[in-house]
This record gives sequence, structure tokens and C-alpha cells, in this order.
Amino acid sequence: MEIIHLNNKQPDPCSTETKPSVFTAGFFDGMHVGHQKVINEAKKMADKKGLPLACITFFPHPKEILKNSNEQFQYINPIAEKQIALEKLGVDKLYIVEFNYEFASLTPKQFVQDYLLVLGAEYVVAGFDFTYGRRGQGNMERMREDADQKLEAIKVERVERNGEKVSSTLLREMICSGNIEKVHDYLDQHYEVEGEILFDHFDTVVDVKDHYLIPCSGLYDVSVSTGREEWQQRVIVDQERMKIILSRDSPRSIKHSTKISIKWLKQVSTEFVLELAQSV
Ligand SMILES: Cc1cc2nc3c(=O)[nH]c(=O)nc-3n(C[C@H](O)[C@H](O)[C@H](O)COP(=O)(O)O)c2cc1C
Ligand SMILES: Nc1ncnc2c1ncn2[C@@H]1O[C@H](COP(=O)(O)OP(=O)(O)OP(=O)(O)O)[C@@H](O)[C@H]1O
Repeated sequence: MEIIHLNNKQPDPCSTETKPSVFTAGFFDGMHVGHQKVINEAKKMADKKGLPLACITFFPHPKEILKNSNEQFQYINPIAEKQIALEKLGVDKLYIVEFNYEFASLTPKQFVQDYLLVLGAEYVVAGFDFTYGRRGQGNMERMREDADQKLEAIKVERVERNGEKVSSTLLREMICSGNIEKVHDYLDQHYEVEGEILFDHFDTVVDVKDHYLIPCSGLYDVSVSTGREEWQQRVIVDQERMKIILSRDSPRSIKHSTKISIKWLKQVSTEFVLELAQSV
């Protein structure tokens, strides 16, 4: 998959690089079953029309730029994870637009004309609630008109679980509240984070990479993988000290700096006693 960063410059209408394509659009944090449906539908359309599949996404998240509080925006996954997931789902070309005030102030029509059409979009497949342009005023109903009928806008119906829309916002709430068992149904896989082992006094601690979300403090059953070995064990999450502590009886292959991934299986308790960390 080719990755193109569009930072502070609009795509060049004279570029010979752009090909007629099927596009999909959105932020796609967490790549939940709603996102997967959108990209699968876009891929089907691309195959049917014999066109490449492109995706236009943004970074940072619009809410991080346009927020009016100092509270830090929490991502479910870093952008590298999103890239891997998009490639697996069949995206050929990924445009990452830097989301800043200037970009946010484009009118819906400017975005469609100066980005989507210039980049070669002939079909745009996005979710029923995809919005674009200043104050998020553009939507799938008006996209064809914004394009002067030069593209087709295909809306993907709402994907639900338990009667509610599957969304990144809902997933963030579930992960943060430790409701980790339920997450599988929304991601179609366990929530997974990557990190590195650090030996800190008596504790075996996981230093989780930036832009992952960590569940609330408590005891959890997880599956740990080094890539070569995978095993299940119990961990303590101590949000106050920003630590995930593994028991000492983890396999010997774990050394300081070993890179691991953790799949969150279930919350065992919201209570834990730090002194018991070694005996978890
Ligand atoms: C050109 C452009 C301008 C935007 N301007 C705003 C804005 O002024 N206010 C806002 O809340 N969101 C704005 N957005 C964000 C969109 O409403 C939406 O969140 C974003 O396109 C991601 O879509 P998704 O949330 O459906 O994934 C803008 C998006 C685009 C593409
Ligand atoms: N449940 C869903 N069903 C169908 N399409 C969806 C669903 N959730 C998101 N989409 C679509 O996926 C793309 C990316 O959406 P976005 O990143 O805003 O997801 P979200 O889960 O709604 O996020 P947030 O909760 O942060 O608003 C958009 O085209 C959006 O319309």
C-alpha cells in the first residue's frame, strides 16, 4: 500500500500520479466492525469497477484540534496500526491529510472538488454518518452535488451491536471502563496493544507504545505474545502509576526490552493490592 502525506498543501491537479479510483473516507480509529463493513464495501466496488481502492484519512483527530478543553484526546490505536489494518482490507493507496485549522475551514464543496476529485475519486464509499467540510456540514446525501455530479457517493448502512451504533467513542468507553470482554464483539477480535518489557525493581512492567488506550485499574486476564511464544496470564493495571505489571513467572524468554503484544481477554477484578504483584 502506498502512503501519501498531504501536509499543508492541496493535491496538485496537474499531477500525473492520480488515477481514477474508488475512495473511502473517515478517521477509522480502532477499525471496528462498522469500519470494516465500509472498507469491505469499498473494496467490492473497486473490484467490480476494476479500479484501485484509495482511502483518505486525517491526523490528528479533528476532535484533538477543534476541542475547547485541555483534556488530551485518547486514541484507541496509533496510526501505524490503522495503516496495517487498511492494507489487510485491500486499500491500495492511503492519503493522510494533516488536520489543522486551515483544512477544517474548507467548505464541503472545496473538499470534494480540491481533494476527492483532484485525487481521482469516481466513487466514494463511506458510512451513513460520514461528514466533511467546515463545521462538518457535508454529508453523503450532498456529496454528488458538491462534485457537480462528477462522482457517485455510496452510503454504507449503520452497523449495530446490542441495538446501538458501533463507534470508536463507544469502544473508548468500553476499554476505559474495563469492559474488555465485550470489546471482541465490536472489533471481531480481542483488543491488542504493543509495548516493551521493562524490569523495574521487583516488577516486570510493560511500557505501552503511545496512542493505545489502557483499561482502568484492576486485574485482567490477558494473552501475551513475543511473536515466537504466546501464553495467558494475569496482569495488574495501575493507572495511577501508569503501569501494567506482569507476574514474575512469565516465560524466561522475556528480557528487558523484549517487544510484546497484549490481547485483553477479561477483567477479573477492579481491586488489586500492589504488594501482591509478584504473586499474581
Ligand atoms: C475539509 C474538512 C473540514 C472539516 N471541518 C470540520 C469542522 O469545522 N468542525 C468539525 O467538528 N469537524 C470538521 N471536520 C471533521 C468531519 O466532520 C469528520 O469528523 C471527519 O471528516 C472524519 O469523518 P468521520 O468522523 O466520519 O470519520 C472536517 C472534515 C473535513 C474533511
Ligand atoms: N457503525 C457504523 N456503521 C457504518 N458505518 C460506520 C459506522 N461507524 C463508522 N462508520 C463509518 O466509518 C468511517 C469512519 O468513521 P469514524 O472514524 O467517524 O467512526 P466512528 O466510530 O463513528 O468514530 P467516532 O465515535 O469517533 O465518531 C465513516 O465513513 C463512518 O461513516
